Amino acid sequence: MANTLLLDVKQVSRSFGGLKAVSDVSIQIYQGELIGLIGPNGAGKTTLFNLLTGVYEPSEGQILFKQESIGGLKPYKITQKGAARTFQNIRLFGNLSVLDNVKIAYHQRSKHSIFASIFRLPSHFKGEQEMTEQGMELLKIFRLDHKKDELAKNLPYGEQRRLEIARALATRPKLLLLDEPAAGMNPQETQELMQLIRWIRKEFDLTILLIEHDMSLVMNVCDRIYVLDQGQLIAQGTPAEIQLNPRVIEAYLGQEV
Ligand SMILES: Nc1ncnc2c1ncn2[C@@H]1O[C@H](COP(=O)(O)OP(=O)(O)OP(=O)(O)O)[C@@H](O)[C@H]1O
Repeated sequence: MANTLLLDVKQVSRSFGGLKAVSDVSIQIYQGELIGLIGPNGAGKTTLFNLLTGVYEPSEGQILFKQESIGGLKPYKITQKGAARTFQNIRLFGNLSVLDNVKIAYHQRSKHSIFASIFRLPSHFKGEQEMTEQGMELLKIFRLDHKKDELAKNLPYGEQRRLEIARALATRPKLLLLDEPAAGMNPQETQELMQLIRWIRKEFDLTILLIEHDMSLVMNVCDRIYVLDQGQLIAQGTPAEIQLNPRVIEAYLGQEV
């Protein structure tokens, strides 16, 4: 299992004006791995996520997902191909219910026809019912089922973060990209989130790439870690190797590793 290359980022760069936010970065992620992406503020982590999910097009280099080039494809195309993400700044539909937030994600990937929806054909209702059932299953996993009718914006912060992950999972990804999933959580919530991430990885047969500033989370859950600094990849290795890497320590000097 660990030998199938799922994501192959080949010498990818992205410039904004004169600034190389991501510079000649190569990353290989194998199926089933849980990989951390760390680096000081402004290192280029979110830009790399944006390149992987079609928000930006690479200026140079190639991104292969399941051996297919995805660099520059529209975000919804990349979602359909099996890569889903969460955002550093939560992006839920605040005025929709918790359940509808998840159901919308099913719509994104479902092939069930707009024609059937408009004319309210039986297949439309069957599709709706299925989405409700599957959505509730996901909400149960994330312990949000009892809040299904609440507006997303009224959930406490930690629950909004969990709902974002549930919504990403509803698109049935192979690759899940999590941008600071523990941001703003207290230590207990972070601990629970760690266990949940480990569990969904197994249960949904996921490969996960995770940006996170909480080093205890990164060091505890990740198989391997990539470190960016000023757009460049400065280190990669196991958590133990990364913690001892002089270049990483230098990049974080003055910050807690
Ligand atoms: N759309 C853009 N236009 C211009 N500059 C950008 C844009 N997006 C990112 N940058 C710049 O690229 C660099 C990398 O930013 P990025 O947000 O990817 O870093 P990061 O590692 O995610 O940082 P943080 O940990 O603070 O979120 C920064 O200098 C940022 O200002």
